Amino acid sequence: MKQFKVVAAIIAHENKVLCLQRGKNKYDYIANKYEFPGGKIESGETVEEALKREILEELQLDITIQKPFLIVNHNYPDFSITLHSYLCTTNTTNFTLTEHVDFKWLNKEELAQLDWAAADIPIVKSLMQTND
Ligand SMILES: Nc1nc2c([nH]c(=O)n2[C@@H]2O[C@H](COP(=O)(O)OP(=O)(O)OP(=O)(O)O)[C@@H](O)[C@H]2O)c(=O)[nH]1
Repeated sequence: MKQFKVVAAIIAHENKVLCLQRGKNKYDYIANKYEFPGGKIESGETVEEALKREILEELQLDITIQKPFLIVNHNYPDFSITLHSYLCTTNTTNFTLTEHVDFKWLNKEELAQLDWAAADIPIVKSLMQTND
């Protein structure tokens, strides 16, 4: 089975976290799910470089990476991912959605309301339990 190394940015601003919704997808278990912005690490890139690049591509937004959060291994029916999540901040909430269909800024307590990609659920649960 294909195995991807994926980065995801948990972008916080004024106590809210940025959640993005994917649109159509060939896999129905991915289509329309919420996720954190990010994507596959390309060969030769560090995790941090991949994260910065993906957020510029997807949101045209410059972020500051604060620290690593959770690493999740998840097996989807057709591929597996290792999802490296990082806590990040931004100075501005001005961004452009280039690939996603919707976004929400939610308080940690509200995160469970969304229909998350399965790999993100441990991250969401962990975020809801942290105080900082
Ligand atoms: N970006 C991102 N991808 C996630 C998350 N959770 C999760 O399961 N994924 C999955 O990880 C994979 C990331 O691939 P991607 O399609 O975003 O990567 P990419 O931008 O490099 O795309 P490409 O392969 O079309 O070039 C997708 O299958 C996506 O569904 C998440 O929180 N953020």
